[in-house]
Amino acid sequence: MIQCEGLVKIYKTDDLEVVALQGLNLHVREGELMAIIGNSGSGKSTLLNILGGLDRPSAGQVQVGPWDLLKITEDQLVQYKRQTVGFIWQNNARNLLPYLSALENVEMPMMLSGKTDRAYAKQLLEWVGLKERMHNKLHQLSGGEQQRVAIAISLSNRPQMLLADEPTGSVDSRTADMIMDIFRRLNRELGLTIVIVTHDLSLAGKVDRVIAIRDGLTSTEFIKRNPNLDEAGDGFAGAVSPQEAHEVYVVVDRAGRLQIPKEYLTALNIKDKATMDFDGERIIITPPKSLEG
Ligand SMILES: Nc1ncnc2c1ncn2[C@@H]1O[C@H](COP(=O)(O)OP(=O)(O)OP(=O)(O)O)[C@@H](O)[C@H]1O
Repeated sequence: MIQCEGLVKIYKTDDLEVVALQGLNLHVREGELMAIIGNSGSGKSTLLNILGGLDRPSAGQVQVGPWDLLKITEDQLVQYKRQTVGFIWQNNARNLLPYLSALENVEMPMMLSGKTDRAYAKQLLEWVGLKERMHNKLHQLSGGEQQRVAIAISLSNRPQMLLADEPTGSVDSRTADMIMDIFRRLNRELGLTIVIVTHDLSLAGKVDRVIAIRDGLTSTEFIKRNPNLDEAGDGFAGAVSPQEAHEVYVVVDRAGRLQIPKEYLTALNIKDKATMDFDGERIIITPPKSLEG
């Protein structure tokens, strides 16, 4: 569904260039439920905005389904945003209209693309557990309920892929669990591809695969040890870290490059050079012998 190769994003301001993504590789299969984690400033939102067609990449390759997001025209981009992706933000005020009811909010994007389908709008609100509240105005709903309306809205044009930027960032843990359950159901029952960006490690423990981004590059990958164990009550749905729930891999790109965690480098006092040895089974990285104290 998503193929990024050597993706680069440079933000240029008057006298400054910020390289937010520096040759990032990412592959997401159709129907996958996965998360991207990383510290503040690592490039997560930049990546999601590019995948959502809200921002243009500077270089590299990025393909989503049949769309090449580097070559896509402005007209095609409008179509892409309407038909292929659904977007959920932490701050859902961006896509909610407070003076309309939940149902009218879900119908709004349908109206804009000329295909209002009230029955489907109601079904979406039922899926997110708001059947009884669909005629309430937005201001009569709690923050968590509004976030669930935002999920229904993101699905109103039947996208193939859902992109969620810190979807549980401003709700309590009970609502966060509910939102993750909704995502899992949508993923399983509709086969929707879902990419969640978060810095919340416990949330990352509830998806099949987690990719860690560091300094604009994919650095580590966590793959769930047993994909069937994803229901509440089995230990995975609790506050487990991705390290406990997943196998951890370091990402090696096509050119053989990998990122070494900063704490390892600090512990060994490795700065800009290291020695690498191969003993037939393992690759061993040590500080350069001539520089050792
Ligand atoms: N519009 C912009 N203009 C200039 N620099 C930007 C712009 N947007 C992001 N950046 C810079 O790009 C880098 C990556 O930012 P990004 O928002 O993608 O990180 P993030 O991982 O999503 O962080 P957070 O978790 O805090 O949202 C940061 O150094 C940021 O300052």
